[in-house]
Amino acid sequence: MAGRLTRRWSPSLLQVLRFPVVQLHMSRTAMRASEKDFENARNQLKLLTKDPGNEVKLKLYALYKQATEGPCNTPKPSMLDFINKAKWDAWNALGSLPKETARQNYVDLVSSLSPSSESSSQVKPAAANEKQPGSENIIVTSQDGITKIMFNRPSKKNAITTSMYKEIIHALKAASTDNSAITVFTGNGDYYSSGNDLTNFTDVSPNSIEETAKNASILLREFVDAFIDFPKPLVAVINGPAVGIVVTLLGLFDAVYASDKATFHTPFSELGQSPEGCASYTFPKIMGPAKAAEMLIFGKKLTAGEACAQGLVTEVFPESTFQKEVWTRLKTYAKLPTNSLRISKELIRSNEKEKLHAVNAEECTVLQGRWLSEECMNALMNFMSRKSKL
Ligand SMILES: CCCCC/C=C/C(=O)SCCNC(=O)CCNC(=O)[C@H](O)C(C)(C)COP(=O)(O)OP(=O)(O)OC[C@H]1O[C@@H](n2cnc3c(N)ncnc32)[C@H](O)[C@@H]1OP(=O)(O)O
Repeated sequence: MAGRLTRRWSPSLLQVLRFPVVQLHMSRTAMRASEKDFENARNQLKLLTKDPGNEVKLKLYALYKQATEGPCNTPKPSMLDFINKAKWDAWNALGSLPKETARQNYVDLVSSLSPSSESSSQVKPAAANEKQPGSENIIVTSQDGITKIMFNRPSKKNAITTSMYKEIIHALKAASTDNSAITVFTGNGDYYSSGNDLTNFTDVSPNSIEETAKNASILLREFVDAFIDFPKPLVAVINGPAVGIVVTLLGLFDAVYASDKATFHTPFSELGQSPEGCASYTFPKIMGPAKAAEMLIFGKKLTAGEACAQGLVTEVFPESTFQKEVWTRLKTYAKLPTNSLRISKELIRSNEKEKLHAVNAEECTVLQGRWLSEECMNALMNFMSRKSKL
């Protein structure tokens, strides 16, 4: 690490360079960092007055290498070559993270370190016990080594709006490089989440239906990709019923803890839709094709106990002790060595990533067609006119 990275914080360089804050802000709102944003972030790094510490420097090193050279491609240094071994481990832990994602994460991380970016930042790596700004529909906090992303729309059963999808993508990107060891999703209120907000598709004028379906398909693909590529252990704390996309995504989580009042429902056929979240691939692998078909084709709703028996849920807890038991356990897990957690996850998941991205792309294409179908439109009209209870 020492040579090149240390040089970036030298005061003489700090005095020479000035970074345009406007460009930094643009890079954050565009969500995908351009070459220019990346270059600007590298310059921004030279302006830092405070050494960000070895852990952050290693992250920056790894993201830089991943963004410029792709996955780690050098031989592993010997155990005694501590510095190069630490750098190699950090780079290698990023696995097959796409170059563009690494570039964006690098830009976000640099931005979070810069005092000048504080006022323009929407999502930044979380500091201890810090609540992240943004809409109140998603609350992101970080404490005890755990970044918690909470659906917070209890009056609508935590249904996910278009802006919430975007905020979650952004929150996951920030969590992938923050100081936490694990990332946890949960819901506020009696529901985990009732899935896609069905009104996302109902406020659309007839001549923009195709455009809306296309945009939704692109958004969905990016949303699910963010879960596929997430490098740290991802845990779901299912506090109540879960419907649709929040169920299908569970195949991409590393642990799923459920209250015994949770249920798992994927009513896609009833909605004239089809599975997403890579469930068409992960569910048959997890529970076998026959059980997966009952859920994904026929929309059978599972109890928490049934979902656990079929391998979708890790463990079920009585509602009365659920929160206490689960968070105590997660706090213990979050104290484990963070690099080891990432590397073990990478070993378990990396062989599947390419396949998962292909499945995601295919599911989004199929869904785009479904959203334009008469079956789907009828289902949405039913929901709107009768507040259809599934
Ligand atoms: C771009 C991305 C595309 C991603 C593709 C994803 C697909 C999916 O996720 S498919 C699954 C979609 N979800 C549903 O079909 C659930 C629909 N909701 C219901 O069936 C019910 O609301 C319920 C079973 C979840 C809860 O029933 P109940 O206990 O009787 O409570 P209410 O129906 O009175 O709900 C309270 C309040 O919340 C609104 N609401 C609930 N879920 C949704 C939702 N998914 N979308 C929009 N709004 C929802 C409900 O309309 C009520 O609102 P108010 O009447 O205004 O109080």
